[in-house]
Amino acid sequence: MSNKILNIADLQESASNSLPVSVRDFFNSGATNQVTLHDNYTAYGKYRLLPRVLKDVSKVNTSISLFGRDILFPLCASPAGLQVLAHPDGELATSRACAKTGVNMGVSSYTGNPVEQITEAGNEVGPINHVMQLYSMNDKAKQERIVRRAEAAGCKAIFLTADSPVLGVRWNEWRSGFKPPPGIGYPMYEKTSDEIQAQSHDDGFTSTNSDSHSWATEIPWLRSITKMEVWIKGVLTPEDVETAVEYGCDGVIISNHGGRQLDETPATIDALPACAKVARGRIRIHIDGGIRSGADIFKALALGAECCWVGRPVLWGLAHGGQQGVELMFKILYDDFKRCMQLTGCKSVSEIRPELLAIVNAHGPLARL
Ligand SMILES: Cc1cc2nc3c(=O)[nH]c(=O)nc-3n(C[C@H](O)[C@H](O)[C@H](O)COP(=O)(O)O)c2cc1C
Ligand SMILES: CC(C)CC(=O)C(=O)O
Repeated sequence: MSNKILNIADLQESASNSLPVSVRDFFNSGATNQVTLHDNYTAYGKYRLLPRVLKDVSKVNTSISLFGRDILFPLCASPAGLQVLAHPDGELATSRACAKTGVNMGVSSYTGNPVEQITEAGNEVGPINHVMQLYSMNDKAKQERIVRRAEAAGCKAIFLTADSPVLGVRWNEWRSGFKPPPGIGYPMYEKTSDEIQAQSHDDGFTSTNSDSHSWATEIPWLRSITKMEVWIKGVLTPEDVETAVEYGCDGVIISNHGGRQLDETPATIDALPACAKVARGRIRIHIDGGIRSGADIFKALALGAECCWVGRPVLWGLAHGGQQGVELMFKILYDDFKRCMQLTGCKSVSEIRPELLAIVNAHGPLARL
């Protein structure tokens, strides 16, 4: 592996150069006009850091506790499907890299490897917790089998992805006729390669997953079939945070699916403050979308997130160098986050507060939060 990979943009470039164009575009693109994809990154730029100086930062504790165990720092791997397109080891490599790093992993229901093998691969390397991502499905018996397999494999939570009753408008996938190459199945959906090849990617999603889902049909049912925590992935408004509290959910992930679903939704960092405000400690708030630096993680925590997740950086790490590439991605972000804590004068994650941020004001001085 090149030693010139110093940041996530370097990793993106290396990965993008090595992937077939249709896979590169499937990974990197967003929906429609790419507005939200772009906003997710750039919205972080409106905040500035206000360091406190002359602090002893010789010993910095970057860890947080998640699912009953300390993780190295507040960043985990978002569930992203089809990781075998980035590297033959796919999700197995991601699981090993997360375990080696000391962070947790989300397993997509569109994984190319079964959840049992993914958790086992990680557990062989070190302590790790997994969560199972789930879509609402038409075939409830099959959906239940995914939940039960995930629980038996040791997953700690279900991340019910709520932003995808249908797939977003993905012109790149439609133009390229994107679908996984023959030989790849969806073992959690119990779908063979032949079945996948017989349909377009979009039709495959629509015919399997449910656009008639609701809070009332999904949440009590999930609660009745599993003891795992139930989180909602894809929340962007305080109203939906409140509903998640009413339904007794354990957490929400403020997410717009990396800009891949409804375009022109707000950047997640812009949606976060109002969501964190209504949560008031009643429900856990995590975030993903556009996080590419230690400062981004710092800003998300200062604005009320407990933990961040990254999707594409995992895929770029995999494409760059399999397990080692994902480890490199986490190392870059860990080193960057730790330095950001030191340079802002924070000895522990609990010291990361809104007072350490200011907002850029085009018409005058920086505004304090
Ligand atoms: C190629 C790809 C596949 C994805 N697959 C899933 C999926 O199967 N389920 C899901 O809930 N989210 C999926 N996501 C969304 C991620 O979980 C996450 O929300 C998003 O990637 C975060 O944004 P980021 O890529 O800017 O970090 C996928 C994202 C990408 C890029
Ligand atoms: C395999 C896909 C349906 C996964 C997904 O959710 C996405 O592409 O955003």
